[in-house]
Amino acid sequence: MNPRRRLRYTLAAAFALLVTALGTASWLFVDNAGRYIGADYTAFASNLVRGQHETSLLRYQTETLLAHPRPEHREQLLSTLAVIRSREHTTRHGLEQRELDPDAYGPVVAEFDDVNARLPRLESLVDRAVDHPEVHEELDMLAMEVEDTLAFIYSQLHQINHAAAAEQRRMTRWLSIAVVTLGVLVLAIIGVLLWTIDKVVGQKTALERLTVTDSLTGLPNRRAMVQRMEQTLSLAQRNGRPVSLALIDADHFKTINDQDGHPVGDAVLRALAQHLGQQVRQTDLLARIGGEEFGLLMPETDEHGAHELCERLRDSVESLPLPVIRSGPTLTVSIGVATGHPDRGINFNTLYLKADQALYAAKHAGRNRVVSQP
Ligand SMILES: Nc1nc2c(ncn2[C@@H]2O[C@H](COP(=O)(O)OP(=O)(O)OP(=O)(O)O)[C@@H](O)[C@H]2O)c(=O)[nH]1
Repeated sequence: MNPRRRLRYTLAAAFALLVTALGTASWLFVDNAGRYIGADYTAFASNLVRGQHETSLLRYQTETLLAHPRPEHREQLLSTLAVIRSREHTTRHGLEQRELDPDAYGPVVAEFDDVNARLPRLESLVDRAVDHPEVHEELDMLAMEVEDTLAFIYSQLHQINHAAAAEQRRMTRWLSIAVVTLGVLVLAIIGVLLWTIDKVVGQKTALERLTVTDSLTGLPNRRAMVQRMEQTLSLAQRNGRPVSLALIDADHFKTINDQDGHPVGDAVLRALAQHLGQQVRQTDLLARIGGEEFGLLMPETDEHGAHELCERLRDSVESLPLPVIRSGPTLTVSIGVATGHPDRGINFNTLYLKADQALYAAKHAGRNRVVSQP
């Protein structure tokens, strides 16, 4: 897999992971936020309902005690009064905890002070009600006043609690929308960033490719061949196998340019590059190293093998149909070959120099031939 594709897959995987993580987090938030806040207000509402129930109990147990002034009825009523006291405490605490607006509930809660002021007298009347029927009328009146006040308090608090819960739900909805929008924004930004990184890396890779590619023929250029040569030579040193280098030069190319024009010369170079590329092995490296000169690097190839391959190339170029050339019957190439052996020490400069000398010899001997240097 090429590095760009690997990076692209890595970025795509990271992006998918981010999308999943943010999506899950947003979903969990939206799902839970409303539920938790709702549960808080529900708990307080149930406290208020219990307060209302105790208020009704106060009326009922007062009537029972007045109708049947027995000790067990007195005890029941006294215990309800104790619960009413503690409920008042719990309710005040609940209001403070939920940070409700004191302006809204303050006047209502002030009524609790009124109830508190009356409770000691009410308890004392209840205490005496079994043995002293003369207190019944006062007890009845006072219990009714306390009950009315408590009923008013709890009904008002219910309304305040309900309004606050509705407000809280509205806020939660907005908050959820804000979080989801933020998540989408973050994802969009990350997406754009990843896309930009991918583009930049793509351009960098294309640029790197350009620096090692010949623009006319699309073959690797001289720089690419030098890089590959170094790797090939060190590999040859390690595995003890020979390596050959051929320099392939078009004959009388100037004539083609002069007679048919530069564009035709370009077309011939492209056709020659394509043809040579089709003839060489996968493991060989064919590069355009100069104007009308090509280099062929042949790893693990001795003199004999290299000469044979180059002879085949020369022969095939001679019979290559090139209808674009009007200046001469055919295009031919001269080839200089040099082979390096690890036991004799291989070095790029000497190998190149030998191949160049062989090419010179081929040209000198009349062109359209292969000359090898051991
Ligand atoms: N069309 C075209 N011509 C090129 C290119 N690069 C180099 N040339 C030409 O190739 C020709 C090379 O000429 P010479 O070095 O005299 O070599 P030659 O004419 O092939 O002669 P021998 O190599 O001695 O057989 C010159 O005319 C260059 O202008 C190119 O990219 N396109």
